[in-house]
Amino acid sequence: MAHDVARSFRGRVAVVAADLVVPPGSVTALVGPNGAGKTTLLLVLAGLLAPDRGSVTLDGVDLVADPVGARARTGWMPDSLGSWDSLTARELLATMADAHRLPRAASAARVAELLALVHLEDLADAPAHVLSRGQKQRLGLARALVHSPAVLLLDEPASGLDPRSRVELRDTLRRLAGEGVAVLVSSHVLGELDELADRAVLMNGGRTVDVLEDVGVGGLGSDVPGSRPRPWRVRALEPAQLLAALEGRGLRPRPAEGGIDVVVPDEESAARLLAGLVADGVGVVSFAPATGLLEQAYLELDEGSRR
Ligand SMILES: Nc1ncnc2c1ncn2[C@@H]1O[C@H](COP(=O)(O)OP(=O)(O)OP(=O)(O)O)[C@@H](O)[C@H]1O
Repeated sequence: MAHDVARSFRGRVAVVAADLVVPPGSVTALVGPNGAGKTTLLLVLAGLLAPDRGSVTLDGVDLVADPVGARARTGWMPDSLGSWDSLTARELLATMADAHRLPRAASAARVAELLALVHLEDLADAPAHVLSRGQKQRLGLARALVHSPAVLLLDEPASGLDPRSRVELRDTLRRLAGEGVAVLVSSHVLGELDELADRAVLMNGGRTVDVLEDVGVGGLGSDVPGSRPRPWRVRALEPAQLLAALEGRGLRPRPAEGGIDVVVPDEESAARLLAGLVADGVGVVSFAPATGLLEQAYLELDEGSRR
């Protein structure tokens, strides 16, 4: 979808080398610390910011060669609705439908369908400025979907949403992916990405630095339980004894809130470690994964970028 994309702002590098593929039928998460270049890359993909270098293809259409065709295939949900406040939700969606040249008859039905999808029927005829932040986010999603795009780009879509709306957003995006849409979503809410994304592209310092494949719906790695290294948090009656036992096994324990963290390659190793600690007489009182895998990958990125 994007190859070797770069973009600077008056000499300030925002994206320096971004390569990204978002397969149709999948939800790909774009993850990285503040300032990593996620929004800039999304704006380039959405055709709203010209790259200094590189190529972008959306649903098989080259963005430079055919910008109109590429944009017609792409839905864009920015992190805020923007200055559409004087229109009602219904008018805003109808305006978008006109912009995408939907026939009048189809347009009214599509608008009604989208208002139902994002549960804004009751507020459909109120000016958008009376909507709460979460309601505006939902309207932003509806706006991105007006023309049934093959590619959907979302910048921090869950921000401002209450827990129920987040679950609905997740279900909607999963359903769209199930229908074959290529979904790319940036977010800091890593716990939710775990449940939403099939794969994750990690971004740091303007570069796409890693791709985690097959992260699985319903929890990162749920398709391949425990097959990745991750930190486990161990708590024992006598922390000094635990620390010595972990170091004695050649591990690199790190004191953490409520216990000691140690990175273990997979769940089998974790089970062996627990059995070994108990056999050694360490009074283990809790032993569990310390963070989600995506969160762990993110924290490693962030740590790297601060060094
Ligand atoms: N219009 C602009 N003018 C100047 N610098 C910009 C502009 N847009 C982005 N930048 C800079 O480019 C870098 C990447 O910004 P970007 O917003 O793409 O990051 P991000 O990963 O989306 O961050 P966040 O998670 O905080 O939203 C930052 O250093 C930012 O200051």
